[in-house]
Amino acid sequence: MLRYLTAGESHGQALVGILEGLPAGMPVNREGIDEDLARRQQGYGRGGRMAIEQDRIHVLSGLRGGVTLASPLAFTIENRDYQNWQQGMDPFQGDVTYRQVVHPRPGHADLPGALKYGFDDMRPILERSSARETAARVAVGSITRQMLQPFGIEAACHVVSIGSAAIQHQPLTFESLTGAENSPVRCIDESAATKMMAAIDQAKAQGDSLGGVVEVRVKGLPVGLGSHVQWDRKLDARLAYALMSIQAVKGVEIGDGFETARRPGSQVHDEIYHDKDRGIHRKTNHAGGIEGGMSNGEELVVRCGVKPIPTLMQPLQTIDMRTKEPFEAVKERSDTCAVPAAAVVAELVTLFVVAQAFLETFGRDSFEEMKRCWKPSR
Ligand SMILES: Cc1cc2nc3c(=O)[nH]c(=O)nc-3n(C[C@H](O)[C@H](O)[C@H](O)COP(=O)(O)O)c2cc1C
Ligand SMILES: C=C(O[C@@H]1CC(C(=O)O)=C[C@@H](OP(=O)(O)O)[C@H]1O)C(=O)O
Repeated sequence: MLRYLTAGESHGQALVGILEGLPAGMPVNREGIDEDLARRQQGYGRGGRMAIEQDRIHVLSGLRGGVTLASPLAFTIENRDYQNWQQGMDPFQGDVTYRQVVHPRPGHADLPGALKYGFDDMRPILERSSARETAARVAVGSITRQMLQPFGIEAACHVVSIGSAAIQHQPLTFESLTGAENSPVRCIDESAATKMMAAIDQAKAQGDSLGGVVEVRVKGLPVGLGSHVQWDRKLDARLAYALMSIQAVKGVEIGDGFETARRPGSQVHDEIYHDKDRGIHRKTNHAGGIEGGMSNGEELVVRCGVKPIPTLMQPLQTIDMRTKEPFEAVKERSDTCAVPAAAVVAELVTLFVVAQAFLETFGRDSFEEMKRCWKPSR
């Protein structure tokens, strides 16, 4: 089984990941992983932290000469900001009274975390709940991207909306997303991108924050990833679980998602055709590539609703955890909008789930054998 764990505090020494279950003999290219790490760091609306970090993977085990050994692949990603935080974050010498947080931010993990774990100071909660952790998940997903590439499976992402600024509704395909890579907000529609950036500027000037909707598309999926036979094997359910675990994601849709509930069946279900050139195919893809918890051979389309950043420079009302008196929520250095970064995270999290399901159906102990035995049922 392909699985991973991450560790690491946002301002600790490093993020840590252990990825286990890759086939033996699979080439892994460091530059490819670093490219995905850099993509996650980009995006209009980020705060000062991204100017400090330069995320790079440092592999500790599981590879020799750039090839997997089938053993767990362990890695770190350095937190350069640790240099500025060592006084408070050193594992043994750290001063636990350093930069205490006693005014919980509505919308962050601060308050429930503090009550659950019995802290008055919410610094330990903030450190681990921070989306800094998503860098490790991007590294994991990027390695799985390299596993899936030889089988013709590719993923891309883009930003559909930020606040009320949205792309014009149009039928999209994997190919139409290429322009997103060069956009500061990862948006394929230039006029919408301009409006998104203006909305971010306005939110920033008002001490506010913005969320949005991101979309991931995966092409080249074989039929039959996931299964209808058990609840926890359904590909759509597994994607929803994984994507919902991304910090600030509050909704996940597959295909037309919530919109299908408003339309009659004749406008929702994708009719089935066959011809010699294309084999079995559809002319529409409202289902987003999954029926009955299984990939159906069409493009996978998933969308995530990302809520606005909880840290506001014009803070919301809260309490002081020690006195319970009313107070303004803590103002930490923060992003104004992290939707473009969340799109990249969603892309790589999606690829991990796809890779897990792919190995269940097409996996072998060695990568060479996997490629030899690969026979997609289309
Ligand atoms: C890429 C990314 C960057 C984020 N940056 C911030 C930030 O700078 N400040 C902040 O308060 N929240 C930020 N968040 C959101 C919080 O991490 C998130 O809201 C918090 O962990 C609570 O979890 P929940 O929103 O899933 O309930 C970010 C989220 C993502 C995906
Ligand atoms: C560090 C990252 O995102 C961080 C996520 C985050 C949060 O509360 O989630 C808060 C901010 O951290 P800081 O207070 O250090 O500026 C973001 O910068 C990152 O994405 O790599």
